[in-house]
Amino acid sequence: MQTNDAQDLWETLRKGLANHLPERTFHDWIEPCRPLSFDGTTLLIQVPSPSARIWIEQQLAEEFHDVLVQCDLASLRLGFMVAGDAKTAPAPAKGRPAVTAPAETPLDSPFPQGFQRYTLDRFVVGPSSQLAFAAANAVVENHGRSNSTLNMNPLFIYGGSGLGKTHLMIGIGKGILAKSPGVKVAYLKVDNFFNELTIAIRAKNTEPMRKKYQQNDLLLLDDVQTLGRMERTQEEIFYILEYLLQYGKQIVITSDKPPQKLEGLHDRLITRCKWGLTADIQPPDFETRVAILRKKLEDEVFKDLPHVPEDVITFIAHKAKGSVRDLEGLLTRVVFQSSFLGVAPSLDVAQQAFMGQTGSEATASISMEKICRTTAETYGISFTDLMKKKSRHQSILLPRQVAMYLTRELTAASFTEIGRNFNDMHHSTVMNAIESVKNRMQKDADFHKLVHSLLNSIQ
Ligand SMILES: Nc1ncnc2c1ncn2[C@@H]1O[C@H](COP(=O)(O)OP(=O)(O)OP(=O)(O)O)[C@@H](O)[C@H]1O
Repeated sequence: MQTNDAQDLWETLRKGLANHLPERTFHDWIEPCRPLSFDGTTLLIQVPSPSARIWIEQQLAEEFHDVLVQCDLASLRLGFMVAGDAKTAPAPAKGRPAVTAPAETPLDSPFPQGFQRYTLDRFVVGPSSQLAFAAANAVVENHGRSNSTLNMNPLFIYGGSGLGKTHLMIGIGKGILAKSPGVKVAYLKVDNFFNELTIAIRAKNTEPMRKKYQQNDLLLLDDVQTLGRMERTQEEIFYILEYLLQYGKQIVITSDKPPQKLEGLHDRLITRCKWGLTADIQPPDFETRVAILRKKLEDEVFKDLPHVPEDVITFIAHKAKGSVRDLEGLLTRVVFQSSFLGVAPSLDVAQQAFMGQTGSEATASISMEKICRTTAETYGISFTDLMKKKSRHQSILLPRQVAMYLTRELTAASFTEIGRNFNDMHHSTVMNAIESVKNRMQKDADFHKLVHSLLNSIQ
């Protein structure tokens, strides 16, 4: 294919990422990337260094996926190549592959390509995830059997953010597809469904979309907690679930809360969610965290990097006690930092990564609360009004928009997470708020100065 294709695709992706990522993340990681080639399937992107490749592949996979879906490029595969290797590649050399191999994901795979590692055999099971893991395996095992005694439809998995719900869900999909390759599977994130539906509603044509999802044998519905305020989306999802359940098709749902605690959901939808089996996942204990880190280090991207010693693994497992995403994030930072500094991973490097001596780590430790309190103080309003008051008055609206912008700049929080923090605001409202701050900053020098001084004072 022509270089132009690669450039056009990259331009589309770049624009999407610019809207989706915090400005600083975009500037640090995306700006230095260059499109290399497009072979009709894979867009090959050059990254400036091995450490950048680690970061992009490990920390930004979900963001790339969301943008691909939003840009209607869900089937596009991405490969990342380190700058110096460009003369000898694209064919991966023996030993360390210079290009991310998307080979594990077949072209017509229903799963996002960033989720290659999400298989049941790569899920490390501990006491806190035993039930959910057993249920996931049982769903795979019993799929297609008519004589199953236990009703596991839908399987509803809930638990805090980053604890492995999506991993298990995709693992179920892959397990069922491995057993019965002809099965039709759809993976659906509620936010993406909302966007797709909005376009369909604008075109006054929602029927094809409903049909598209009703024809599946397995529906994986991710993050239903965001459904609360989406009246029309709820309605569409209800009809799809109802139809699939009626025809005995398997549904797997994930959420950060159990069905009965899902706010804003219609009773009939809650009832459907509770119909089958509900299983929770809690944060892993220390031994499981160590096992997860060891498993993670088996990933392709870590294979030819210097060995991470046992004391470093133990250190990370002690420090990152909450979500597995944070645990993996700290490991990535340690490996990234070692690679960046050209030294082997050690306790010193781990300590540095943890203490936040790099820009990205320092920002990660800033809490949303601190950002919001400082913003409220600067604007002379109360913290509670900033967070909760349902007011469209400029005196509340503007500081709130600024706080959202700062949160996006200074933390790794997604639009959805930011919205949750502000009285469960919808992610599209958050996106608009941030956009409006950016626009105003461009036009109004004083406002630009104020936001920047806030940014500096919080860091
Ligand atoms: N028990 C586990 N074993 C191995 N990897 C895990 C485990 N739990 C989580 N992970 C990894 O942690 C990361 C986050 O997991 P995942 O995206 O599934 O979380 P989640 O619960 O769906 O989060 P969210 O609610 O924010 O969407 C993934 O890289 C996943 O592979």
